[in-house]
Amino acid sequence: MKAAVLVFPGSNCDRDMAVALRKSGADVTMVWHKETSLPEGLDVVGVPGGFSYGDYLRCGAIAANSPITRALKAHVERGGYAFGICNGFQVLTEAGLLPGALLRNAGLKYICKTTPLEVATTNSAYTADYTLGQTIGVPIAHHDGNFTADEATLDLLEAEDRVAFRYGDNPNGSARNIAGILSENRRVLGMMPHPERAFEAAHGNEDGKAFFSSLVSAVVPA
Ligand SMILES: NC(=O)CC[C@H](N)C(=O)O
Repeated sequence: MKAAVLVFPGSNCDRDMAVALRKSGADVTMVWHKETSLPEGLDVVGVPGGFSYGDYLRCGAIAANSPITRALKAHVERGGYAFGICNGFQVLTEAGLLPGALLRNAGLKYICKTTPLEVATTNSAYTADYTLGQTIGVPIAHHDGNFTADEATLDLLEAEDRVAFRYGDNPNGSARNIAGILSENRRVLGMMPHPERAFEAAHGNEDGKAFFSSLVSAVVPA
């Protein structure tokens, strides 16, 4: 599987994401935001967490208009896989590649802790190696993780089985406890928790590992 990880000024989870992808068997290229094209023959684009452009304007809003994001949109329009973690999720909603928006946390504070997540669907390239309803522990680290969308969009996400993960403890006020969602074609995923920070024993738990193993086996079937 050929993957690219985008790097914006202020990204700080790009290398963690690359390590998780590489250790799962992917061939990874880091791509600076000023690039206007993605590597040839690419399967998956990862949009990492961090503070792109210092979170100015709104988290992810400036990155959503970066040159590389135009190439990302073209990749997604061709049916390519893309996933955004934390700031990456914010970028994907700001770019219009996923519905909804991430507002300031309900408690107005930055929250950094491992949070229980329910795997809400296993029908995706990102969640197939989990069990439906499984509870996993994955770190969050954000101040704008409060997922919101209009009621019709939330109903549609649920009706189409496009909620990937739900919070067990809803730390940030997200609508319907939603922590991660899928696009209509199920190939684009955004989530606030960081599976790359729960990837190996040294991280405290390995519950994020199946996210990356699912992806690698979905894209290149064994
Ligand atoms: N870890 C992250 O990606 C943080 C995202 C964003 N800067 C926020 O605080 O909401």
